[in-house]
Amino acid sequence: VSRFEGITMAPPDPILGVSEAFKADTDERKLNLGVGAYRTEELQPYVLKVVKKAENLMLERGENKEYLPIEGLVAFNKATAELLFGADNPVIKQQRVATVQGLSGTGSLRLAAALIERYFPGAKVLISSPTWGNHKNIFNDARVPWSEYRYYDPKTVGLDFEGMIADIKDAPEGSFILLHGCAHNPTGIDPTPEQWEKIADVIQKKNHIPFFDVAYQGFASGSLDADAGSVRLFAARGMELLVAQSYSKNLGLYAERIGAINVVCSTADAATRVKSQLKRLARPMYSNPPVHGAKIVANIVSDPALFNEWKAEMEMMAGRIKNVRQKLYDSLSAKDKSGKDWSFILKQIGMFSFTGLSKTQSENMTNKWHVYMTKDGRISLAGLNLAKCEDLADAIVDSYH
Ligand SMILES: Cc1[nH+]cc(COP(=O)(O)O)c(/C=N/[C@@H](CC(=O)O)C(=O)O)c1O
Repeated sequence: VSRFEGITMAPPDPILGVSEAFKADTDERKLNLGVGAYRTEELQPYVLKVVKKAENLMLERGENKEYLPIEGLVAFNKATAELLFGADNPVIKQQRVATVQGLSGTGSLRLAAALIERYFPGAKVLISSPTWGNHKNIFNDARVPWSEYRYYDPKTVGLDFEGMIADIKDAPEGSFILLHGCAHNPTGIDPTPEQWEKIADVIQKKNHIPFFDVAYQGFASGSLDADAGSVRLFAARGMELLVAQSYSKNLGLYAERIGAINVVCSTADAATRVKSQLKRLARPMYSNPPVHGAKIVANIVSDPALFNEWKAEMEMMAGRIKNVRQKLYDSLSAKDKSGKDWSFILKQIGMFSFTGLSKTQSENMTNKWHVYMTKDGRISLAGLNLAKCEDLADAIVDSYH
C-alpha cells in the first residue's frame, strides 16, 4: 500500500510561483514584475562587480570546505552586526548583540521564530497588514501565533498610522512587533522618523519586543546608514530587539542564502546565553550555514576599496529604480485621462510599488497584457526598465478602469 498516495498538491507560492508562470509564457511582450529581484535596464539578473572581485580574490587564496561553526563565519557575524548598528554603537562595544549567520532573511526569521516558540510560549507576533507573503508561513510552521496590525490605508494609499499605533497598543503586553526596517514589502510605504519615534514609544510602554526584518538595507535609499535608521533609533533607546538581515538584494546574493539574526540583549552575558540557544536550535535544523556568501560579505566589508565600490553599486541600483519609478509615474499621468492621482508611486520607497490593483485587475494584467505581478497588486520595479514603462502604463490604465 502506498503511504504517500494521500499527499495532495501544494498551491504555487504567491511570489515565487509567479516567476514559474512567467517562464512558461512564450509571448515576447512578457514582463516579470513578480519576484523582488534586481534586473538591469536590459532586464537581466545582475551580479555586482564587487562580488566578482571578491570571488576572484577567494579563488586565488584557495579556500577549504571545512564546516563553519554552528553560528556561522565569525568574520561575517562581526561585519554584519557592525553594518547594521554601526561599529561604534554601544550595543556593539558592550557586546550585547547575539549574532548568528542564517540562511538569508528567511532562515534568520525562521530561527528567531524557533527561539520565540521555545522561550516565549504563548507570545504573539504582530505583523503588518499587508506584509511579505512568507511571514505568515514562517510563524505558522514555527507554531508561533500571529495577528495583524493595521498598516496600509487604501483610501489614502498611505500608512494607517493611527490604526497601527492602536493595534500595537491593544496587543497583549510583551508581544513581538514585526517591523520592516526600510522599504516596506509590499507597500513601499515607510514610517517617517517622527512616526518611528512614536512607534518606539508605544512598544516601550507596553513592554513589547521589536522584531525588525531588514531585507533591503542600502537598497532603499542607496545608503546603508540611512536605511538602518529605524533599527538604530530603537537600539539607542536601550531596548532589547531582534533583527533579521538579508544580503539577497543589496549585494545580489539571492541564491547564496546569506543573512543573519541579531538579538540585542540588556547584558553581554544574556547575549552569550541567547547565542548558545540559537546554536542549539540551528544544529538540528541545518547544522551549520553555507560558507561562500559569508566570505563574500566579509571580504567586501573588510576591504575599504571593495566596500566603497559596493556602496557605489548600491546607489546605482537604487538610482535605476528611482528613475523607473519616475518614468512610470510620468507615463501613467500622461495616459490616464481619468484624473486619478498617481503620485503615490513617487512617494513609495524601495523595490516595490503597491498599485492598488485588485486581484482580478492583477489577473487581467497577466492574462491580457502578459505582465506578471503578485495578486495583492504589488509590482517589482526592479523588473522594469525605462523602455517598458509606456507599455506597463497602458496595461495598468486598461486594467484599472
Ligand atoms: C521583507 C522581506 N524579508 C525577507 C525576505 C527574504 O529574502 P531572503 O532571500 O530569504 O533573504 C524578503 C524577500 N522578498 C522577495 C523574494 C521572496 O519572496 O523570497 C519578494 O518579496 O519578492 C522580503 O521581502
